[in-house]
Amino acid sequence: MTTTEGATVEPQLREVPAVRMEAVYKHYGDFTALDQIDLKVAKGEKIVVCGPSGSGKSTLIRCINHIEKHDEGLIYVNGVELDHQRKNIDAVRRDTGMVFQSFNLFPHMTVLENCTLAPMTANGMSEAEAKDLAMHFLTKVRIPDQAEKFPGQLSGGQQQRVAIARALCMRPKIMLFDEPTSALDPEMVKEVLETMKKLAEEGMTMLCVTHEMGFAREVADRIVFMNEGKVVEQAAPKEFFKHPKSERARTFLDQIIH
Ligand SMILES: Nc1ncnc2c1ncn2[C@@H]1O[C@H](COP(=O)(O)OP(=O)(O)OP(=O)(O)O)[C@@H](O)[C@H]1O
Repeated sequence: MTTTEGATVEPQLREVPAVRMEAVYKHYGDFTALDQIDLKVAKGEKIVVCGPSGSGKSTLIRCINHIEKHDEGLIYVNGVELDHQRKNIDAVRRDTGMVFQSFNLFPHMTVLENCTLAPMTANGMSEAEAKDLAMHFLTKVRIPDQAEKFPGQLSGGQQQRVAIARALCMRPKIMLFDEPTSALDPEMVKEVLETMKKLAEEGMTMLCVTHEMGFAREVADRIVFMNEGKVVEQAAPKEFFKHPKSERARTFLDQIIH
C-alpha cells in the first residue's frame, strides 16, 4: 500500500490491534503481579504466554477481559479502552471469549442450556436461534450428541470442549485460554488442543496461557515469556525454543522440556 507521501505501509500495520496494553500494572497489596506490561496482539495472531508459576500469566489474561482490574496503564481491546469506570465492559466482554482451567460450566444446566444462556440473556437472541447457534458450535467441537447431558456426565475433555463452544456462541473476536488443559487427564489433553488448533487455523485471534510447549511450537506466532510480573522476552517459537535470550527462560525451558 502506498501513501500520498510515497511511503510503503504494510496494510496490517494500519489495523487496530486486537489487544494493546501500555504500561499496565496490577498490584495485590504491596505485591506487584503485573509490572509495566507493554503488549500488542495483532488481529488473527496466536500468542502463547508461558513462564514460571506465579509470574503473572493468569493475571495478564484476566486483566484483558476485566475479570481482574488493572491498577495503572492502558488496555484496549479492538480499539476500545478498558476504562476504570468499566463503561465499556460489555463491549469488551462480548469481544473476548474466555476458557478457564476448571471449565466453569453450570452443573445444573444441560450442555445446550450452558451454551444458549448468554446468547439469550446478553445478546437477546431467541431460544430457537440460540439453540441453532449452540448446535453449530457443539458440532464444531465434535460433541453435538452430548447436548442434552449435564456437565457431570461428561469427561473433562468433553466439558472443556463445551466450554470452548459456549465461549464461541458469543461470537468473540479474541479467545483467551487460561491453562485449558491443566486440569485434564493426559489422554483428554490432545482432544482439547486439537480443538484449539482448529480454531487457530480458522484465523481466530488467540492468547493462550499454557505449558503445552508442543502446541506452542506448532500453533503460536509468538511466545511471550513472563517472569516476576514482567514480559521478559517475546519471540517466534523457533527462535524462543532455540535461542532463549534470558537466563530465566533458559532454566524454565530446561525444567519443562527435559
Ligand atoms: N487475588 C489475589 N490476591 C493476592 N495475590 C494474588 C491474587 N491473584 C494472584 N496473586 C498473586 O499474583 C502472582 C501472579 O499470579 P498468577 O496467577 O497471575 O500467576 P501465574 O503465572 O498464572 O501462575 P500459575 O502458573 O501458577 O497459574 C502470584 O504470586 C499470585 O500469588
